[in-house]
Amino acid sequence: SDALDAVRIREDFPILEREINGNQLVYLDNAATTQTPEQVVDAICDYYRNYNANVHRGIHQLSQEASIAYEEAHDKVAEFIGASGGREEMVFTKNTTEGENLVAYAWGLEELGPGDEIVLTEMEHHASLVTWQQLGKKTGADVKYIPVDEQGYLDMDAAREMITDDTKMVSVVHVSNTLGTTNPVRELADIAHDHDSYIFVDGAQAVPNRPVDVEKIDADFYAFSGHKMAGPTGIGGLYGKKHILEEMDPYLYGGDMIRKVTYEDATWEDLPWKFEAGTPNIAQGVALAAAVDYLEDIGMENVQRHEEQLAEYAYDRLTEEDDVEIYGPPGDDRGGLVSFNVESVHAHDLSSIVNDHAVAIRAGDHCTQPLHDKLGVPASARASFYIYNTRKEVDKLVEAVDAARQLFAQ
Ligand SMILES: Cc1ncc(COP(=O)(O)O)c(CN[C@@H]2CONC2=O)c1O
Repeated sequence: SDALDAVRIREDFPILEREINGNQLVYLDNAATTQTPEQVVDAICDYYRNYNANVHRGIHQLSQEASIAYEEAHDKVAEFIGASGGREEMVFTKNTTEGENLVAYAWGLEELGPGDEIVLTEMEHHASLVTWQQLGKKTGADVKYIPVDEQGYLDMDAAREMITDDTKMVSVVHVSNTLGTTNPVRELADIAHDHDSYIFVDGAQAVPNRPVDVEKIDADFYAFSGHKMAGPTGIGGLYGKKHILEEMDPYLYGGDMIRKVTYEDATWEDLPWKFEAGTPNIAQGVALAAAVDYLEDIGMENVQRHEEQLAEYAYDRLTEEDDVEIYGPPGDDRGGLVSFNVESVHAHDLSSIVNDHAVAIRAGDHCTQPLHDKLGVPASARASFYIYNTRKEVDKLVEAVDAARQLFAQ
């Protein structure tokens, strides 16, 4: 695309040269996890080879180096998403799921009770939906779902009605991993704040794929995963407004998160360490900072434009046939993914046959089972794009889908 040079970028991802069933891999499952550039792999190896040590400022040189690298990674990631409080507003987690659970347990369990409301949307990923649904059961708080319309957009009139003075938490996905819908998160934050509710934004499909500024969104919490943004697995970020994180007690106890411990009680470390108990994923944290460097070098506006152009192209090509149903907004108003079904071909069969053609897509419910129930389909196939994908690869997808169609049409 004119946004970035995917062919040059591919040189940083040797894995994309792999052959599958005699054909070159076409990797289109980026919403599940992205591939990892050499620069990020090098950062992990560099840590283990040259300054592997436990963090939090041991006296010796290696620990100093590891501590500084790990701490500064927090600052870099915070800056990447516009958190002006730096590391104090950036808790490193395992993934988005842990971020949701951290807030549900460290804040929700303490603050919510009968009569309180948690407002979600019908398109939430299970990381948000199940977490807050179960928290409602534990605390007696009611859980409500903002409806999604035929085109995959949130019903904002319903949102304005459903968020009330009893609402204490609104948890909403920024970009849907099934529909590709971009939700009006700033508007939802304003509505939540008008009712003195917090808002938690699930940014797993946004931070990797577009510029994100948590302060412009005015999110109280914002979670994302490293493995979806060219980083390693086992690392993610939970942004929280400093004054909120300061008021919250931790929910995981142990080393590194304490300041003073006696047999009677304990006091807590400063932010963000209060929420990072035990030895963290140090190499992954340092590598996440390397992934941020890698993406910033490309430019997040360019990443977004490239992905959205590919998604629109895939939308247009797939709908050349009238037996394809695509879920979510029109091709020119969606994030970098397309979930679809081909009549008479079950999504699992489709993904298995396109795999025979070395095309990697996902089939299933994409951890949004209630949404699939609402769509009236047991599963969907999903192609999702990233910085190294090309229009030629979309053509390969379409050819493979057609092969599946031929096979089942007989
Ligand atoms: C919108 C959204 N929220 C939360 C998560 C959970 O992320 P972690 O697994 O890193 O905690 C995902 C992962 N996406 C899923 C994972 O595989 N396919 C998907 O679409 C997601 O897409």
